[in-house]
Amino acid sequence: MSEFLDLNTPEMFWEIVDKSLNKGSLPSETINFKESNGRILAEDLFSPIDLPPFSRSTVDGFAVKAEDTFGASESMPIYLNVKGEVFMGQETKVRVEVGEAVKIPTGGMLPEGSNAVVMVEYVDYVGEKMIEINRSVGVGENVVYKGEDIPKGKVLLNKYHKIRPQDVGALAGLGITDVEVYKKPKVAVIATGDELVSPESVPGVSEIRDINSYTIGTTLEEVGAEIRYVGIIPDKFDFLRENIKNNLDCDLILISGGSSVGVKDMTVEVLNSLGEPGVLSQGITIKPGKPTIFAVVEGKPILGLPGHPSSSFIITQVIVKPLVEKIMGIKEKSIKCNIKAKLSRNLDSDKGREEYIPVRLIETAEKNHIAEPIVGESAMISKFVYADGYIKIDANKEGLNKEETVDVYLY
Ligand SMILES: Nc1nc2c(c(=O)[nH]1)N[C@H]1C(S)=C(S)[C@@H](COP(=O)(O)OP(=O)(O)OC[C@H]3O[C@@H](n4cnc5c(N)ncnc54)[C@H](O)[C@@H]3O)O[C@H]1N2
Ligand code: MOO
Repeated sequence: MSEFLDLNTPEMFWEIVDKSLNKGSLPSETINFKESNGRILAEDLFSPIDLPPFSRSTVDGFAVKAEDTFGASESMPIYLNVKGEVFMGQETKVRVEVGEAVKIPTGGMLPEGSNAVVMVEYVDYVGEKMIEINRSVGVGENVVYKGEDIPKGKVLLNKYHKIRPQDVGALAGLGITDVEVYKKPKVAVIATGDELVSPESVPGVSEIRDINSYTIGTTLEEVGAEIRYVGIIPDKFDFLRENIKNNLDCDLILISGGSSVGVKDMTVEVLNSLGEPGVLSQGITIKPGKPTIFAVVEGKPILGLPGHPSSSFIITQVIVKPLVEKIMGIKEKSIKCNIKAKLSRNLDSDKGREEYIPVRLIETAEKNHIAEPIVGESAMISKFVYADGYIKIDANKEGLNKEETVDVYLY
């Protein structure tokens, strides 16, 4: 039976992964822009047009020559002839000459000859076709010029960019209705354990419902993966072997449970029976999550995750998510410190293991944050349910002090 004497540090683990992973090599497909949120671009996208396609007013007011308004004030208004009106969605034929103004709505097409818009608030009619203006405007004020938002030919988004809602809006505005994206990575999630039953079943005495398939699966769906819930496999060598083989068409296989050193923990043995290279890393200096396994079978990456629900959750956050992002070719780091907070109490930690602790955030009257650690066994999922995020204690530290400022990673 293998023991965890030689754990890999996360750095060593990633070095092993990087050497054996085929990064960013998923096939691509063309999809409609409305389905593109969260997908990874497989092409550099250039703007095919000027946006906006014509110069527009950004306010309700009067299109003018800015120079005509210079020096205007409440005590010294200037007077302009109203030449006509711009209507929404209609081409403007009227031209603004010196001493003239044209009424214009927000978004209306700026008439030729004008270069600024005075807001209605600073204008009074002093005759049917004459206005007085009591505030000057600079050239370009209250105007968005043709192509000022996104000029024709400019790179809008780069290959491997993860498309966000604001990007979808820009695609719509530019009329880019078809986009080439990478196919979603297919991830198979296998739960192992004779004691496990599905969430829909009523557990018998000493049975428990499968939690990990769903924390893992839904986390990775958020990243942009397509999940194949394989289900629960009993702790039997041949069953696990068969199920791994059957899912080698996926881009990644995740096996929850059976990673440790118990008599029924056979993940390592099964993986090594499936051909070279098999298990490349067994055990990692992360707490919780020590038994994490990385293997390659028929060129496909496979991770063995610890069975304890909290351990499985944190390893999904700090190992599986980044690994899936590597497969997808995503460049941006998804694990970001979202907030700084002061720790509510001292925390001990084992030197030599990077430790992750769930925290609840409390906002102070001064709008600062206090991070309150939630302690409990790795066997408990509730720690992370009641938490807003987690903090990390570096491997070279023996703990953190009360009042110390910590980085909180929200999820
Ligand atoms: N003698 C030792 N015992 C253990 C060690 C060790 O180093 N020496 N490591 C402990 C740590 S740390 C962890 S984490 C667990 C990991 O064990 P396994 O990955 O082998 O997982 P199992 O034994 O199959 O299960 C552990 C625990 O988790 C429950 N479980 C498993 N799968 C699920 C699931 N899908 N949903 C909900 N709960 C699940 C399972 O019932 C067990 O209670 O090993 C420690 N032991
Ligand atoms: O590694 Mo275990 O995952 O510490 O709880």
